[in-house]
Amino acid sequence: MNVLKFGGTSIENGKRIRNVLNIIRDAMHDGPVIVVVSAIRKVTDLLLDAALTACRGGGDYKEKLVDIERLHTALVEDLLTGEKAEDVQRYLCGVLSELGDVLHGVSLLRELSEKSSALIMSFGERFSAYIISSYLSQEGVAASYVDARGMIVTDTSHGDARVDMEASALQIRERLNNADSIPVVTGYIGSAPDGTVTTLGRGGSDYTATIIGSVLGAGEIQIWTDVDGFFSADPKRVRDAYALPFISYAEAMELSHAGAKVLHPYAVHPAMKAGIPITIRNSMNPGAPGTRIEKLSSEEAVSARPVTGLSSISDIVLLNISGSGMVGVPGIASRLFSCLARHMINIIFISQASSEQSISLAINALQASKAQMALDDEFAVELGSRQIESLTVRQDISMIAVVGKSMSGHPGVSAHLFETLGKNGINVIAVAQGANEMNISFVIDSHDEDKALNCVHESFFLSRRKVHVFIAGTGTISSSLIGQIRDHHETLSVGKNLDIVVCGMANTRMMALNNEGIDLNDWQSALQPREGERTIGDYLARIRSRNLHNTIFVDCTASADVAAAYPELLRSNISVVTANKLGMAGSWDLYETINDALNSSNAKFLYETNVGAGLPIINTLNDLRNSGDKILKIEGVLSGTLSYIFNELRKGGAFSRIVRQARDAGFTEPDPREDLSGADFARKFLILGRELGFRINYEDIQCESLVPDHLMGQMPVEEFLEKLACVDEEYDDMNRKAAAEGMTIAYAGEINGGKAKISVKMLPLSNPVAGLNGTENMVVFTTDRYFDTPLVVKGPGAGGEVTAGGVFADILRIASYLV
Ligand SMILES: NC(=O)C1=CN([C@@H]2O[C@H](COP(=O)(O)OP(=O)(O)OC[C@H]3O[C@@H](n4cnc5c(N)ncnc54)[C@H](O)[C@@H]3O)[C@@H](O)[C@H]2O)C=CC1
Ligand SMILES: N[C@@H](CC=O)C(=O)O
Ligand code: NA
Repeated sequence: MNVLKFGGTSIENGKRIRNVLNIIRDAMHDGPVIVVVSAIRKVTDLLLDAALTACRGGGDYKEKLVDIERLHTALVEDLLTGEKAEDVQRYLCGVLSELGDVLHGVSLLRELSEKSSALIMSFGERFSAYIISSYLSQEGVAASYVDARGMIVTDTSHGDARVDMEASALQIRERLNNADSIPVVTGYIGSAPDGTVTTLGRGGSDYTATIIGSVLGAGEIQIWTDVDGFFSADPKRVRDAYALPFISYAEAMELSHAGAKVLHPYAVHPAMKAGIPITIRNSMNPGAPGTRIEKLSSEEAVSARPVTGLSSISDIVLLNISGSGMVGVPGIASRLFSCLARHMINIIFISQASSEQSISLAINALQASKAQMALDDEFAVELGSRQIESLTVRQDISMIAVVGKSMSGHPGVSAHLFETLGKNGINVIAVAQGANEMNISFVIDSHDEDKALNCVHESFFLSRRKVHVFIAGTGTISSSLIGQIRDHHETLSVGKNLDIVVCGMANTRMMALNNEGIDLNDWQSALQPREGERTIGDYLARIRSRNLHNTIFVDCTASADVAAAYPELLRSNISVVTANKLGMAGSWDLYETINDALNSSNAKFLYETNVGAGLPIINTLNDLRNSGDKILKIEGVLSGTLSYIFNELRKGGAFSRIVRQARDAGFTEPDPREDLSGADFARKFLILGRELGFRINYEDIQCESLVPDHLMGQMPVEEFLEKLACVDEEYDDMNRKAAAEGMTIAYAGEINGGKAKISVKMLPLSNPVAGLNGTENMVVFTTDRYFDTPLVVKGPGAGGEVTAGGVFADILRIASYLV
């Protein structure tokens, strides 16, 4: 025999009830069937609403009553014909008038006790079970209506009653053993020994099903619902959550107690005691295997991942009672718990540190003020004498439970959990782990709940690890970067289980945002004109409000405003990768603020492409310094544009035309005067000088400008490039003269003892700089270890692809730290 329980959504309308008939027919092939049903979807809420409306007095509740009547009558009309239809209509009529009488009574008294509330709520299951049993019979499946008030015996806590298993078992056996038709039982309801109606708490029909199944020794208890099974996390919050094929009773119990709404928390216990498997099935997708909840062999448990699933409870508050006077005083905890129990306040979470100075408890937010008042009263004396210093309630709190049978005896699980939360800047307020080691619960601000669920879900390999990338700038470097991420996405996904999700892009006019990822094959069309403020502040506010885990901001602009936002980003625990030099080469103040923010945050900040584009220059310098080498001198060429110009001049050609070529190829800064004036090169030296530990500013770098004075200023780039032809002859002469002397001209510089100088130089052709090609940069490190033969890093130092490659590598470095 199997018990099949159908939830409210599975019987929501005629079509779904016909579908239920098919499921029942199929199940009948495997032996006798007992059906348990919830109320039709929305009916319980309507009943509650009617009760509350009635309690305010007057006749407004009658409208709700009409809604309830309509909803059921429509079902009868859809499903039943002839005598059956008439019979059910008669039943409905009678029972609805009984319900009307009760509501009338409530409205007269303006009083809604738990007892009358339970009675009112019981009508939902009575309607649905009656309609469904009649429909089954009409379709040739012999069925009979069974009112559980005659079977499930409970105590007198009417709204959330405890079941008397022994008394109920007797009744269940008597009523259901050897039934010659399929019993269709009302879920959720029972009755107290005095005959009053009780309910088993919201979602209690699951419990009815497992009680009946366990008493009668069912082969299986099937919970038919509207999802594919017990998920690894709430799929509404964690998009990648999936239906677990099987979990142990204990895990299901922990997860449903901690908020997983798929199964009533009490429902597992009877099945577990009787050793009967519970399966969670989707009535809308009966082909899906669902989740099997059963006793797992220790082998299965060991081979499984340490974490099976997560769940969370949002609407809670944290009560904290603390005081040095509590230390070593027996009885405080006992009084605390007894007081809450007396006031029927359920404790969801408990944590006390061994110093005994404070106890934290999480309870339902609705009970917060009741708890506060009760405890203020209970501990009035201790509060007065300051033995207890404070009794506080912290609002807007969520509890997350990380559950897994295999966590027990598996070291490192909690370390990994808290590391993941820490890297994402999620503050853990309190923690509890029971000695069964299969549930670690922690309390955080509600604001971080989704973020925590998602990063923890990924970090325990329950889904692919994601990094959320927001890009500023959509020019040369960004375009190459987006192409590289798109082309390499699959390899990273398969090879490294890493999903780089580009969730945002913005330039000064357009913006695209999508938490699930912008389509990188067509990102240009995703960009929409920016609404509201077109500032970096607005973009950042949108990024922050998304509060996604593993977020990296990528700056591919040349904007000082964007660079000025790094400290704020880092403080919000958002990592930054930047190709923009205006942060690390900005004012000393900004430089220090960035470093301070970095030190106080768990976020990362990488800027390798600030110097020599993708070439490993900053990393090399830091490796040398961190490993104890002393850097004596840095020389070389650090402008891709200027390198390109002089390398091309050597071959012959007009200066201004070559500058234009460099710009068209994407080597120059957005404004090529930044390159020609030496400013861009100077910034790179400034960054290297600061990396070396010198407190220097831009003004400290001596640098020769190649821009004629009269062409500096606000002139548009195009006009500047046209007017630049005025220097063509001068460079042509200079170049010819140098060649005649077996020399070449180049733009190079050196940093020596905190002093940096960059200028046009005449160099012999034998000088390595004379051998550079294209945009090649060259950096020569003379150090204690690399003294006789200096260390040289050389290669293309500008251009979309190489720079984007460097930015991408920095993103991946941060990703490997984060995930
Ligand atoms: N081109 C190269 O070879 C290299 C460039 N870089 C750096 O990369 C950065 C970008 O260079 P490119 O892509 O060549 O420049 P680009 O001019 O092609 O692109 C700059 C982008 O930034 C956007 N932008 C400017 N201000 C903004 C703001 N406040 N908010 C949002 N977007 C803004 C622009 O609309 C444009 O889309 C620069 O800082 C440059 O120094 C670094 C290494 C090499
Ligand atoms: N415009 C820069 C690009 C790299 O930083 C250069 O020419 O070097
Ligand atoms: Na670099």
